Amino acid sequence: MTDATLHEAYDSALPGEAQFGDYLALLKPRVMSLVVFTALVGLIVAPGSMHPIEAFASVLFIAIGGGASGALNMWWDSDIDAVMKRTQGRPIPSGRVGRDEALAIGLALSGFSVVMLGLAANAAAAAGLAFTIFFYVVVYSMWLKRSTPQNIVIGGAAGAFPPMIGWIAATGTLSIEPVLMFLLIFMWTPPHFWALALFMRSDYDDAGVPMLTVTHGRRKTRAHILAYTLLLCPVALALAFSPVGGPATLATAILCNAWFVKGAVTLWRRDEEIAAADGYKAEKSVFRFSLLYTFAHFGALLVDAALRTGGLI
Ligand code: HEM
Ligand SMILES: CC(C)=CCC/C(C)=C/CC/C(C)=C/COP(=O)(O)OP(=O)(O)O
Repeated sequence: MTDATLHEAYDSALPGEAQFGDYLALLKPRVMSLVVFTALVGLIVAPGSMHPIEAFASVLFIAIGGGASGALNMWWDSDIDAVMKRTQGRPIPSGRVGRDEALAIGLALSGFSVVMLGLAANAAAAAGLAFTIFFYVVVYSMWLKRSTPQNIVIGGAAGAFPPMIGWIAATGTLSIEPVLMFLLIFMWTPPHFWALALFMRSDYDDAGVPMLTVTHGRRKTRAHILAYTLLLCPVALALAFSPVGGPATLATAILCNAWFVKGAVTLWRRDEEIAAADGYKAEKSVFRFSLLYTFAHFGALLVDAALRTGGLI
């Protein structure tokens, strides 16, 4: 790279010069990809048929609502994000997007997505989306995150609502299947997040966020991961035997839960010094696997829905 291009690259990252990518990053697109996928699956596997354009629009507005909640979370948490290494490069702490701008974008997209989902699907789905945005921003980000180590257990419910919103968008109502999908994500969120917190503790320490690793230590966190992972098994099996389940979901539940429990037991038995010495390899692998776990279960629900449509089960 020449001096001139180096200079250009540096200039483009100067505070105050927001680019399209910064506005996109404000919507937390990577995390929201799984949120949107679970909403899509909730909508597709629900009984009845929705017009494809209405279905596409519904998922799009749920995605925009999820992104809006991400922007509002970044607006509120910009002080914490500025302290933690993992989040220092985000659009607000890096100075490329202003707090007021993020707030305006978050509020505008929230209002837009809720109204449009109401028009594309129904009022109940719109109410569900509004409640989910409220839960993530107000209940989790503003209230629980800074006040209790149970923050992600209770607050994590926000991330579990989207398949229910998808289901309501398609049917206008709720039943046991979307509740099981909710429970799967709800019980999954603690091991997903605490595995990551085990190798990022100092970050939350610095920011004064009372994550379980900070308040109760790693040993307790490891035990909590194992407990939630064990509780996940019956939920995954119940989903597999529910009307939306089938052979693909059952096979996924057996394989993924066996793997997840094995990983959680390994983390639980791990000596802290050994874990630190090997760079938290097992913790990182459980965190990565957690992402596959949820994608795989919801993917399997789609496969079973296709098998049912094809008359194969
Ligand atoms: C309050 C609960 C949760 C917390 C505290 C949490 C926290 C995190 C953190 C800190 C990361 C790592 C890096 C990052 O992208 O910033 C992450 C990654 C991720 N999370 Fe979560 N998470 C939670 C719930 C969820 C839920 C409900 C979903 C989806 C259903 C989800 C999906 C993902 C995905 C897909 C990634 C990978 C992102 C990437 O590849 O960069 N998370 N989570
Ligand atoms: C449809 C809709 C409104 C969906 C919302 C889905 C939702 C609540 C996802 C939450 C997942 C998430 C990004 C947690 C991060 O916690 P954090 O914000 O504490 O993580 P950070 O430290 O990376 O900022």
